[in-house]
Amino acid sequence: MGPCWRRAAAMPAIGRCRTPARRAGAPLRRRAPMPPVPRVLSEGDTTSRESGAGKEARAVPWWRDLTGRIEPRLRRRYRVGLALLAADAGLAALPLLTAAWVIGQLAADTWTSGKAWIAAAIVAGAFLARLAVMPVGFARGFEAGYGAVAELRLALFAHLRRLGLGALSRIGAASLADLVTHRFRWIEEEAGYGLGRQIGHAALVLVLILGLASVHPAFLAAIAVLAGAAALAYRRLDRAFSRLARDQASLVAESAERMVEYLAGLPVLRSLGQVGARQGAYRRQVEALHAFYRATIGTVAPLVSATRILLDLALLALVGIAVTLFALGAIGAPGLAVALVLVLLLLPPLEASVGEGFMLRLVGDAHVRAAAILAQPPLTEGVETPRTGEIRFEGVRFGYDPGRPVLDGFDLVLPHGHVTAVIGPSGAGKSTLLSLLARSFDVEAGRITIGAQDIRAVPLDRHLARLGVVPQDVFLFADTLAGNLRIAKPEATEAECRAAAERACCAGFAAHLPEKDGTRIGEGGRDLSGGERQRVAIARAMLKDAEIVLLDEATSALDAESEHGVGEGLRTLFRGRTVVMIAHRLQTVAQADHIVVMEAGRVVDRGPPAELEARCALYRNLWAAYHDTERWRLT
Ligand SMILES: Nc1ncnc2c1ncn2[C@@H]1O[C@H](COP(=O)(O)OP(=O)(O)OP(=O)(O)O)[C@@H](O)[C@H]1O
Repeated sequence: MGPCWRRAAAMPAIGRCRTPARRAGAPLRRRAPMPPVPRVLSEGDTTSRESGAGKEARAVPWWRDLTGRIEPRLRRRYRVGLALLAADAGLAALPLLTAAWVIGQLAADTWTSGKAWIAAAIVAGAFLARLAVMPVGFARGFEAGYGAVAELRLALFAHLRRLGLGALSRIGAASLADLVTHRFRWIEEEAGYGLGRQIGHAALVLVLILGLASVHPAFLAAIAVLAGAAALAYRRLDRAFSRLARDQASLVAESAERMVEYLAGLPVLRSLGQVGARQGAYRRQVEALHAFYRATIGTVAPLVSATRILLDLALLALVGIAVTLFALGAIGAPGLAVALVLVLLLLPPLEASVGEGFMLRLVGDAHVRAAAILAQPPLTEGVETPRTGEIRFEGVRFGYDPGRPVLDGFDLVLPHGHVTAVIGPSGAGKSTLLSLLARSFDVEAGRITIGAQDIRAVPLDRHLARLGVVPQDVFLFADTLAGNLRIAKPEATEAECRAAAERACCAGFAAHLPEKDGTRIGEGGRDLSGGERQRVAIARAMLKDAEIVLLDEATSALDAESEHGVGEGLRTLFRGRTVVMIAHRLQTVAQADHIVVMEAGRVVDRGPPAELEARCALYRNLWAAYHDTERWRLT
């Protein structure tokens, strides 16, 4: 078995992956499915291309899509590289073709010393030419493969930036990581080397067939029949193999998701003394993958062997035809000798070609996965210049799950330049309002406007640029404090960063870090407490100095002293801006001009605190519950 065969056989699974898992009583737990891949994408090697604000899926073979992505200069080099790799495969076979010629000459008794020199020159020439051709073809193939995949990665990341959170969560972090590391590596390798070799195998097979046809045209007819039968068998194998590639990719991605989830939740599990609890989900996933491999090995191995046997039988049939033609006197002894050698020479490139074909199928599948992500519709965006003014939710409908709207026919006005607090029981839809405003998701019906302009009418980047968001869960990058602040305003000076940090009361804890401001805080901000992370997020909003500020439980993790300190900074931040804040600690919302009371996706009441106190029962209940909680804490 050549290396490609081994690689192909190591990717088992002809047949359906779910059967063994079900039989083992372990149904596969799947993520919410990705929206269906457009038909053109799912049926083969296809891709999508950017076109203005949207994408359109087009049926483009993966190699053509990749070639289209690289710069023209590299594209030319790539084509030359592929041609050289193909030529190399031909050159490797030249000595063997020469041997066929020599045998023919010997059998015809026309062999001379002059011909011996010619044969020697051809063999030596092929060897020397390979020394020149192979390294260049190899280098250019890989150069283009890596270049094209680099472009694909960039396109993917640029596209992810423009997707809503719903689409992002359906893709899944671990499965994306599997795609861009593991599967893209196949593309990188095969786009250059594998494809070139495949072209070479095809060219060589063609030359050998033409050679056989020149011995006697009957070979051509026989090969046409055999090729038809082989194409049918290969089609079946290829379909099964492509199903395997898809199922295996899903299972690997799913088990990676479970592992990532387990790692992320480990602190919680430890705190609950339940470290072993969620292992079950991961174990089931691994068992499903194992069962999938076991069940498919039994199918793949015979199929791979059957393909080998079919090839051997086809070649045997050609040998039989050669002998029959000789017996019938249609060809002489030299013709028979040449035909037999040419038939034997057919085996290695055909065998290598089938194995390489499997790898190229996996590459095609990886490309289809990338194309499916690229085909996900991005958030709509227009080109209008953003306006300022009041924020309006007009007849908004939105839900995270189909058929379960969180907001339906929702109307709300948030006055320009004022602080509005949104309060309400858990699950009322408060955070959803902010998510929609920050365009993490798009509304299903209705619209959100700022200054009477639909927020979808302006470029996404420009819309986000006017928002300063302090989220509930603060994510910090593995960078210094200043580095983390500069994410909000890359051009900020040292002095501006320091001022924002001071106003958000970050200076105190920064002074205690091992290298002060220069300390790298861990990925996700794990070296900081919840309250410290919140202060960094507030400092970011201060540094960004945006015209609209959205705060979702922005001070929930701060102690009373820090909240008091940050409060002063927040009051400065709020001045003259449109602010929407969500807070469970009602004391925090006391500084708001207006309060919106929400329940179950509806606005129950709205107005200044004093008016709500007088007329809104839910508002009074929330206050009463809040006071109870405070008393309970003191007790
Ligand atoms: N990502 C999500 N996927 C599915 N459902 C969600 C998601 N986020 C929120 N929900 C659901 O939407 C509804 C509104 O949630 P939302 O977070 O907006 O409420 P909230 O008023 O902010 O609640 P809380 O005060 O507890 O944060 C809830 O029923 C919640 O379960």
